[in-house]
Amino acid sequence: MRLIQNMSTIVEYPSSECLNNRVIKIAVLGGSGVGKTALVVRFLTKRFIGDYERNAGNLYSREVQIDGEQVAIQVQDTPGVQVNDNGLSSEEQVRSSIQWADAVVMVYSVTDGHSFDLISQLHQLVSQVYADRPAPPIILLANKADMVHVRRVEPQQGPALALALGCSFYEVSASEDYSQVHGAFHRLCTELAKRQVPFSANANAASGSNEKKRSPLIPRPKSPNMQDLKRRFKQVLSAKVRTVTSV
Ligand SMILES: Nc1nc2c(ncn2[C@@H]2O[C@H](COP(=O)(O)OP(=O)(O)OP(=O)(O)O)[C@@H](O)[C@H]2O)c(=O)[nH]1
Repeated sequence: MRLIQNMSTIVEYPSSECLNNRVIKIAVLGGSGVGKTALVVRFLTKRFIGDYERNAGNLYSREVQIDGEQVAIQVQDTPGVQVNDNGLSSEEQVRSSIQWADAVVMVYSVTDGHSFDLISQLHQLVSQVYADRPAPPIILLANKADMVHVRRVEPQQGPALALALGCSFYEVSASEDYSQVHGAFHRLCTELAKRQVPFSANANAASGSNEKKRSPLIPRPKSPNMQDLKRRFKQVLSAKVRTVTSV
């Protein structure tokens, strides 16, 4: 879902000064209405804002502190997936987000059995995308833990599925508990920050691309040529002086 509030007020784009300019990229996948946007916004801003529009795929950027260092992270909030006659809705968009990401967060709602069933299919999609190279770290989040009265997925089902899929599991509530949400994302970021070679570099290698492996470093913008600027400034000044003296 897209945040109704103007995102520019809460999203901070990373400066070029953080953790050797390394950017950690996380894709968040799951069924519709499971709380993907709420979780991402909660993690990035500490705030829970209950009112969202449907998400068509927003990218959120921010710097976070990992082990005392500034790390730039980008989180791709993918559209809510549904199963239809042709397979999964928005499959191509979700697939390219998985391809882009260094890590994947899969989300279901404990109030929605269908969103839980969807997780295995989403995991299959990740496995397909990473069929010929190491898969990125994946965590499974069971959201809306506060809604005990309408719970449809039993507490033991989530950990069992995570074990079967080989990923970490966290039961969280975006609305009630910031520390759980922060803990889950933060641990994932810590793991990623420790890695020397980003998965995006693996992606280039696996695609057989001759292109040089993508560096984890983002090139700094070139500073303007000061000599050239000074020369042009002098030219303008001397033209002005000529104009004044000729009046
Ligand atoms: N009670 C409760 N409500 C939540 C929680 N997380 C999200 N919600 C609510 O669930 C609804 C859907 O949340 P979103 O974050 O928009 O879900 P989404 O997965 O991004 O939805 P799509 O854009 O349709 O894919 C909103 O009304 C949220 O306020 C939670 O932990 N507890």
